[in-house]
Amino acid sequence: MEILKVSHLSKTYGKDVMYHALNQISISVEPGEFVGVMGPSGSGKTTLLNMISTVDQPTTGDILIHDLNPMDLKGDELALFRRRKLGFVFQDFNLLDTLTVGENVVLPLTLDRISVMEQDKRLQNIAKTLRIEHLLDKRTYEVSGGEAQRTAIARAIIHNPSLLLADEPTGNLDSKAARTVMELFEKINKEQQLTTIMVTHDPVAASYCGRIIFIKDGTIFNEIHSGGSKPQFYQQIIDVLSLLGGATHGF
Ligand SMILES: Nc1ncnc2c1ncn2[C@@H]1O[C@H](COP(=O)(O)OP(=O)(O)OP(=O)(O)O)[C@@H](O)[C@H]1O
Repeated sequence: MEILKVSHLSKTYGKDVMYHALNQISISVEPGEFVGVMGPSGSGKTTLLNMISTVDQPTTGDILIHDLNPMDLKGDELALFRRRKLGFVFQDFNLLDTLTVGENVVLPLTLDRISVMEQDKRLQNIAKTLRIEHLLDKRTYEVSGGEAQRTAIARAIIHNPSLLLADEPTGNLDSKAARTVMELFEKINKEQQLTTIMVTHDPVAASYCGRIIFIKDGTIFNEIHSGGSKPQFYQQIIDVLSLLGGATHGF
């Protein structure tokens, strides 16, 4: 039974001058999958993620998460659904710099009025997983990019979401920090069976996924599955990217 079902999804921006960003996209994601979304700049990746994350509305087509169409929810219900069922990781971390690392991580629990004792218990656990135990009292501007992204991942999963959505999570990181972050995404996906969907331009980051969906001009161009070997999957990804046009140029 799929956790996410996207059916014939289309998105058109604009009124007078219309731009078809997505055209009849259908995708199914099973619980526990780690799915990458790749494609040239402007192909519609972020648009797709914004529809799945309920930030924006499809023009036509449906999205079901756990058999529920979030667009059927109203106001507060939708906000609660987003806060409790989804986790988000962004390229630029989106941490609050007035708070400490630890305060950032527990923010979703604070908003849900979880007891301080429970917050602290979950914080210690998650900090260990993300290797940020030593940073909890620091301000976000006192930590490196990789540490900031690990903090953002901790915040995105501390409330045990059903679906983790990441948009270019390694985009602002050097290659070493990017690898550490991807190893942690992989570990969390495997150990907690947390279904993860990640948009990325980076073939190395993508090689950590189990499946990659390639988008071109708002439609699905190709889909590949990992056989388990990262170097082989990386090569497969490079091959599809070169078919998409321009190899790494524009990615
Ligand atoms: N709010 C908007 N209004 C009008 N057009 C938009 C809007 N948002 C995106 N677009 C257009 O839709 C297309 C798809 O954009 P999208 O951001 O989804 O692409 P992307 O694949 O994520 O690109 P990138 O890799 O550069 O981030 C682009 O041509 C973009 O200009």
